[in-house]
Amino acid sequence: MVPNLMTLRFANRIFSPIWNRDSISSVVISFKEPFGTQGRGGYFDQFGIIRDVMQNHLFQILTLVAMEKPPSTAAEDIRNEKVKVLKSIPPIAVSDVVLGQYRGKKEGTDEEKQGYLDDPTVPAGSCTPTFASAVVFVKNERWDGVPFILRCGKALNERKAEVRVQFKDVPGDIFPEGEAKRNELVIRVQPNEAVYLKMMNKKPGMSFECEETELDLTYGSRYRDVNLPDAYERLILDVFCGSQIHFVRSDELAEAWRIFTPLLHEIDSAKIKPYSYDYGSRGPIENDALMAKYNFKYTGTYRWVKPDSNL
Ligand SMILES: NC(=O)C1=CN([C@@H]2O[C@H](COP(=O)(O)OP(=O)(O)OC[C@H]3O[C@@H](n4cnc5c(N)ncnc54)[C@H](OP(=O)(O)O)[C@@H]3O)[C@@H](O)[C@H]2O)C=CC1
Ligand SMILES: O=C1O[C@H](COP(=O)(O)O)[C@@H](O)[C@H](O)[C@H]1O
Repeated sequence: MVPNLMTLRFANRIFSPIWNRDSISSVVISFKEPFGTQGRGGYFDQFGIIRDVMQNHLFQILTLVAMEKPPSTAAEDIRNEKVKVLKSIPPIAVSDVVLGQYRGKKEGTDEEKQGYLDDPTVPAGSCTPTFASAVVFVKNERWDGVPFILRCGKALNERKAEVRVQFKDVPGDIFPEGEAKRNELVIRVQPNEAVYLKMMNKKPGMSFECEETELDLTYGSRYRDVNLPDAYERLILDVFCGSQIHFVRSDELAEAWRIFTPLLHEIDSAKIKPYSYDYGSRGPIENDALMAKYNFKYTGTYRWVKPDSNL
């Protein structure tokens, strides 16, 4: 699904004119895991979630969402564009970051009762974050002012990796206030790959009421008998074929660390204490406030109606 970002963006005329600061309000890139450090807390504690997932996994997705169209699909052309995006990103400000650490859930399973600090391999009182959200800005003509909100964490409520592009409110809205909700394009990487675009539709019947619906490309329905390779299967195949398209180049790596290193040093030297969140929750509630501050509007009104597979 990650390479599909290129196809969605550059092989569809409908997206290119709106893929910019004029139409997009925020981009949220999430990577949520429903399990904790699973006995490898001692290793994890030296690094934390920003080094473990955000600086690499989430940044790879970010560059594909934000980069300009490469001259071709050749690996070097794509990697050149990815580096250009990174060069336009200033170091992340600590005030634009929320850190969390999971604690045991009192009424949970044996696994859920174990907080991060209960792992005997984790040093007592460790401040290492197991959850982080961070706001990144790409200071170029296309993206200036659009927040890219990166979120990742362990021991959360679900397994989910997705990109959520939230569009701006409709200007000159003619419908009753608040009825027309924002469009959102969701690219769900895992599990159950899907691309869906939340859109408003007239409620069937005599009224003019708006209703939230979606254009839905669920891979399981559209590609029923197709084997969808696992991400690692795909990477191993690239190794055999000598393709570097999905591998990070050294200048890309250097740029990514330029963006994260001052933040990581500040977190470490100031011993910033992460907020606690329950095992199996959505993470620290402070994250919702950060997202609301940076143009992500959650209304809680959208209801997905799973299509009837017999139709
Ligand atoms: N083809 C398919 O399979 C499709 C499936 N669906 C399903 O429908 C359900 C709803 O769709 P979804 O796109 O998540 O839309 P929602 O409007 O329910 O959620 C949108 C986003 O808001 C976040 N959120 C949830 N609670 C809060 C809160 N209290 N404050 C701030 N943010 C919040 C969610 O993520 P988080 O909790 O991670 O913060 C999510 O990123 C999902 O389970 C989805 O998988 C929908 C369309 C197509
Ligand atoms: O590199 C890592 O990735 C995994 C998650 O990747 P997945 O493809 O297995 O979902 C993460 O659990 C681990 O902490 C991290 O080191």
